[in-house]
Amino acid sequence: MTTTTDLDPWPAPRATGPVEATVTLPGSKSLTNRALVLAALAEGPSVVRRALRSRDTTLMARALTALGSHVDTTAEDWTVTPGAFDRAADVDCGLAGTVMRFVPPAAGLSTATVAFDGDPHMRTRPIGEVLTALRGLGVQVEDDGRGSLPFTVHGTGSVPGGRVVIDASASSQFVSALLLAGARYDRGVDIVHEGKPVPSLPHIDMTVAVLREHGVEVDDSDADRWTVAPGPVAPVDHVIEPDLSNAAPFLALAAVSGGTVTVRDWPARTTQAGDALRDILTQLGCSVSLGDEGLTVAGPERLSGIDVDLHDHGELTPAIAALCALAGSPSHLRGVAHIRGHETDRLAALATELDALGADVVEHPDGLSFTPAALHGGVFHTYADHRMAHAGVIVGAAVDGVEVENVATTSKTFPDFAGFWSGLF
Ligand SMILES: O=C(O)C1=C[C@@H](OP(=O)(O)O)[C@@H](O)[C@H](O)C1
Ligand SMILES: C=C(OP(=O)(O)O)C(=O)O
Repeated sequence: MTTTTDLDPWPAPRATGPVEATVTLPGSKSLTNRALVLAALAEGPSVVRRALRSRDTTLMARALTALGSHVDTTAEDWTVTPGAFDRAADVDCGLAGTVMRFVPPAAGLSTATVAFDGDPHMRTRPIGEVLTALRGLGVQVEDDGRGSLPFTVHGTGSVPGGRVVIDASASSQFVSALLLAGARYDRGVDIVHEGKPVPSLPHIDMTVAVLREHGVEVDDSDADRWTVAPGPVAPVDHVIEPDLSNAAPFLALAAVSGGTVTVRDWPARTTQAGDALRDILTQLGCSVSLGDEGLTVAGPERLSGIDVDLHDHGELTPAIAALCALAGSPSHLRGVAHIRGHETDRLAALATELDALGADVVEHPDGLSFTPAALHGGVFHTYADHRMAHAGVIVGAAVDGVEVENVATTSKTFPDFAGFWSGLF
C-alpha cells in the first residue's frame, strides 16, 4: 500500500505559458495578530473582519482565550470580548514569532501564572531581550537562563512599566511586543533601542498605527525611541488588509511566466512591509500598476538582476531570492542578517536549496548574491518555513521537475496554499 504524508515532496506546478490570474488573498498575519492582542486588552468587545484564519492566528486566538478573553472565531468575522486575565495557562507559540513575543507582555497583566513553549525550532528563536525588558518593567519571568522558550510569566495583576533600554537588532517584534501592552502598564512604557539598526521598521510603524486606532497615545517622533502613555485601550471594528507579503509568490508567478497577475484590494496606503514588492518587482523588470482592480504585475521576457537592501522587509527575501536565481543578470540581496533568526536560518536554507537546483549562489553574513546559471529539477527542502515553500514553488513554476517538501508548512500564514496555487495553472 502506498501512503503519502504532508512531508512528501509535492510536484510544484510548472507554468507552460504566461499565467493570467486575478486573486483575492487571505488577510495579513501581522495585522490580524496585532488586532487580536489589542482587542483582548481593550475596554469592550472588538470585531476583526477578514481575519486571517491560519496556524499563527489560531495560536494567537487560543493564547488570548487561555489568558481569559473570549475570542469567537466561528464566523468569518472574529469577535473578541475581553475578560479578566485570571487563569493559569499554557501558551503554545507554535512557530509564530508574534505569539511568542506579543503575548508575554500581556500575560504580565494576569493574576495567574502563564507558561510558554512552542515547536522545537521556536526554542532557538530569540526572545531573551524581551524577557530582560519585562523584568526591568516589573514583570516576574522565570526561564532556564538561556533567554529562550520555554519560560513562565508569573503575573501579579499589574505591571509598573516605565523606561527600558533594549537591543532590538535581532527583531522588530521585541519593540512591538512591549508597545502593544504598554498602555495597560501603570506608567506606560518608554522604550529606547541601543544596538545595530532595528530591522523591519515598517512593522513597528504598523504597531504604532494599530495602537493609535485603539486610541492609545504613542510618541515615535525620536529615532530608536517609542513611548506609550498609560490609559485605556478603546475597542475597534477592524477590517484586515490582504497579506501583502504573502502576495509575493503570486506576483512572482507573473514575473517568471511572463504573465499578468492582479492581487485585489491592494491598499493605496499601508504599513505592511510587503508593499515594497511594487518597487522590487519593478527593479526586476516587471511592469507594476496600482489601480481600482488591485495591484497588477506583468512579467518581462527575462528578469533583470537587482542589488537591494532588504533590511526593512526581510520577510520578502525567500521569494525575491527565488526570482534572483532565475534572473538573467547578477543580483545581490543585502541587510538581512536577522533573518537567520526567522522560522529557519533563511540565508543558509536558501543558499543550500537553490544551490542544489543548480543556482550559482553565494551566502554572505547578511545576504545572498547570485550569478546567472541554468536551474534544474530536484527536491526543495523547506525546514518547516512557509516562505521557503514559497521560494520552492516560484522556482518550480519556471523549472521542470521541482518538488517541494512539506508544502503544508504554508499553513502558518495561508490556508490551503497548495490548492490555491495549483488552481492558477
Ligand atoms: O511584527 C510582525 O508582525 C513581524 C515583524 C517582522 O519580524 P522581524 O523584525 O523579526 O523580521 C517580520 O519579519 C515578521 O514576519 C512579522
Ligand atoms: C518571520 C516571519 O514570521 P514570524 O511572525 O514567526 O516572525 C515570517 O512570517 O516571515
